[in-house]
Amino acid sequence: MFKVLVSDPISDMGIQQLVDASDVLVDKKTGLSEEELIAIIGDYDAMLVRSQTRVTANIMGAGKKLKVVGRAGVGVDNIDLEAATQNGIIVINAPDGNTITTCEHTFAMMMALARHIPQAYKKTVSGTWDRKSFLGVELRNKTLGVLGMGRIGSEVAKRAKAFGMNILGFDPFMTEERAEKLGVKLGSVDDIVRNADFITVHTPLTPETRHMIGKSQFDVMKRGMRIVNCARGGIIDEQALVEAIDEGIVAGAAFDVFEKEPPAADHPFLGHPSIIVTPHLGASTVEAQENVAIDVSEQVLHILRNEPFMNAVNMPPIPANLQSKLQPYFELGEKLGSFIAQASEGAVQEITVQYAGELAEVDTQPITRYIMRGLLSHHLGSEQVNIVNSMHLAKQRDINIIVQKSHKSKDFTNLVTVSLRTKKEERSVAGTLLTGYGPRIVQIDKYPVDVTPEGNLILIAHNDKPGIIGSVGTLLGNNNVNIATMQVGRQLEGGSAIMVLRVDKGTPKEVLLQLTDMSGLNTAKEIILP
Ligand SMILES: NC(=O)C1=CN([C@@H]2O[C@H](COP(=O)(O)OP(=O)(O)OC[C@H]3O[C@@H](n4cnc5c(N)ncnc54)[C@H](O)[C@@H]3O)[C@@H](O)[C@H]2O)C=CC1
Ligand SMILES: O=C(O)C(=O)COP(=O)(O)O
Repeated sequence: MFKVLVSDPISDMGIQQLVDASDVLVDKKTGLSEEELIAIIGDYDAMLVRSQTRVTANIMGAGKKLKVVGRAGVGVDNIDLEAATQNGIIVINAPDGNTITTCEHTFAMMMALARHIPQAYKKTVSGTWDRKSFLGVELRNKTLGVLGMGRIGSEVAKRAKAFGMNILGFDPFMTEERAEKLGVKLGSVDDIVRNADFITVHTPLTPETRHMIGKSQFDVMKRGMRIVNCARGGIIDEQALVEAIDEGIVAGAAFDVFEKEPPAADHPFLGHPSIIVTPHLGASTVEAQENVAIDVSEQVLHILRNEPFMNAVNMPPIPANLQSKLQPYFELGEKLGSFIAQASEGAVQEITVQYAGELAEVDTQPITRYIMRGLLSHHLGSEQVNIVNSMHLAKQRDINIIVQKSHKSKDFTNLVTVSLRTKKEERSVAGTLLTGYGPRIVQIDKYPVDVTPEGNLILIAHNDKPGIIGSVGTLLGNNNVNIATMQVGRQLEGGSAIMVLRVDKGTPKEVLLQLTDMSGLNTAKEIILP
């Protein structure tokens, strides 16, 4: 039974599929401190959060069973991604479910700002009928600067068009073609800052975007401009903004997010006549909350059940159209990695993965992650290594990973070759998928073979001479080790050769030693594959 902890208020309807799943137990415990979470997280396989819970390195470290942290929303700045990767915990988010809702909130804020709605409301309900103090401005014909033209920024731009605004956008990933389609003129941050009547920011908070609007930007802005932040506190320098308002540069600001949430009671925005605020409500609609909770619950279920999943934040995504093509190679890759780790001796220094054939045309990084998982699991234990941290663990250990691709594959549609260099030796294993038969090892070092990579194998290096196969069979038989299949590979008659035996159960160490002592036999290694 998988245990899932929901530690922030998340839509009940959205997590219903988790509650209904017969293999999942859901616990809702919101508002816990870091210490309280550390005390209980060891029981859980998954954790669902919004932006309140700070998922720290200490929580991840204590989450011995934790496989996934699911963020029911977009921003993952409350989750220590580095620690997640180190601990092999997958972090996923729900990137699409709250786009429209947050875009609409941005628009609500922009209009409220243009027409002083919160201030006018406050005065009216307090009994003062004041029609003079709240002269607003139209949006029509104004220039809206959009910093960050991703999902939300693009939707804001579309709606701003309908209001007759001219849009000036900046995003490092926005192409001219897409900008043209959206009716957006592309400009630099400086163009936007100098020319916009309204600015709205829709980037994540990164070292690059932190205070991307600060004193030097405010100093060159149009007098009377207005600014909105429904993305992340800290993109706009709060202190510099208050000064720019006081100097008469900025006419008003609308903020949904703060550098520190909740803001201190004496935060200069609170009660400022020209600044309107909401308490991080951008994603707070019934629809968005259901959407993000449904999306994240679905992916968490996939992860817990070891099924293909989407929206991982701490590993590169697998495009949907490639998932089914790559999927069968994950098992093959893991087996090849495990095989070569067990076959070789000495500390691993370098791994070369060669993808030949059709695979050369696609992004094979996910397969490499599985190869590394198989390879490192042998030394570090399968509990420690997974596809999230396998590359990271290799890097930590200074293992050099070289990936090579070739469109040509002589005998197979696709061939994956894993070569490993240790302090002592260089070994390689190659595998393919045979239609209707599944994974096959087709080459070990320089010897062609045909081995189904599963179960208990014995890999023997020997000299090709009469009688050796019989002697191996007799010795194993005498020790009650039953041979299921046998493969022999050699390059030249009478030269060096290998033998791969599949046996019905584990081979005792002393039997392996006796094999190694046989004349004409060089090494005998047990290899166990899942
Ligand atoms: N207030 C709220 O409740 C909510 C806030 N958000 C926040 O809104 C922001 C945007 O979300 P989405 O549009 O879904 O994300 P997104 O990932 O689709 O878009 C972000 C865009 O920012 C761009 N960007 C990154 N660095 C930049 C830079 N230096 N200058 C200009 N552009 C840059 C990226 O290229 C990307 O296109 C995020 O910070 C997210 O956390 C999202 C949902 C709700
Ligand atoms: O999705 C996001 O990035 C948000 O900021 C929404 O945060 P929330 O889930 O409302 O705490």
